[in-house]
Amino acid sequence: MYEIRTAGLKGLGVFSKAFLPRGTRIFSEAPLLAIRSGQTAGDIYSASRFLSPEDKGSLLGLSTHVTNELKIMRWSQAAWYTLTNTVSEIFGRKGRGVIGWPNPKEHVTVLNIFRNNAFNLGASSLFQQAVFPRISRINHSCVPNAQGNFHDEMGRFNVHATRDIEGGEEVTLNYLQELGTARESRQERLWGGYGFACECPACDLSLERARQGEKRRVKMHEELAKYVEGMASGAVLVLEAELEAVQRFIRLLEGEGIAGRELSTL
Ligand SMILES: C[S@@+](CC[C@H](N)C(=O)[O-])C[C@H]1O[C@@H](n2cnc3c(N)ncnc32)[C@H](O)[C@@H]1O
Repeated sequence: MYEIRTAGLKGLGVFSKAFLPRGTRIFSEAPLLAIRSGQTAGDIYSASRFLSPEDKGSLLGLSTHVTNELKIMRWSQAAWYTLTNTVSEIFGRKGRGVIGWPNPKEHVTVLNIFRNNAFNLGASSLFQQAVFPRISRINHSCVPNAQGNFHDEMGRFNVHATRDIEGGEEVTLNYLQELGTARESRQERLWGGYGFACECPACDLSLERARQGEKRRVKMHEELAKYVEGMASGAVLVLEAELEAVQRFIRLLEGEGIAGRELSTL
């Protein structure tokens, strides 16, 4: 159904091998490594120490891209973890030899990989964030053609095509929490969180489609802001105005070819 191969400057990516009609379930994978809400960087490394050699190999094979600031922060997290855990292991609270001593270099690598590849699974999911062996190869687009949903009962992340995908087309997901925000804010968050400058069809301003889409997004956000400000200042809620705002948002997403959870919620 798909293959994982090079996607130019993006590194590896997932490409369809044949036409995939909208609604096709492309992936269904259990997490390789996951954290629940409230867990910390130390928990990510702790969990990785219990992985089987095969899963550890899979994890360490995922991509990593990191800025200097993040590197320094992660080295200090790893140093603190090593210090505290080595002391507790020496005093026998944890079985030495079962998982080996903490290794700060590997700790930093695991954190870099986790942060670069983890997907947010949503506030109501069993897990807050998780990395997957193959789904973590899917690159970002601000106008994605697929969407992932974590199914708590299955314990799996299912990725479905949200529109028809042509054979040879790259499968993409939205890494951001919302859709439809302005380019500048999307770029800022993708750069800050993942360290890349997005050049998807909605971000590449050399394309007429991107310029037009951006104009519509900015206009819609100005109108939404006005509407929300009005509500905050105690203006009487005008249901027609609210309906109109929601319909505009729906038209914007549909115009961009975006479908999925957000659209159905609207
Ligand atoms: C979850 S991984 C995706 C798979 C990755 N390309 C690989 O080689 O394994 C996330 C990383 O892929 C790259 N990436 C994803 N989407 C991208 C995009 N639209 N433009 C540039 N790089 C992107 C960035 O380096 C990002 O940190």
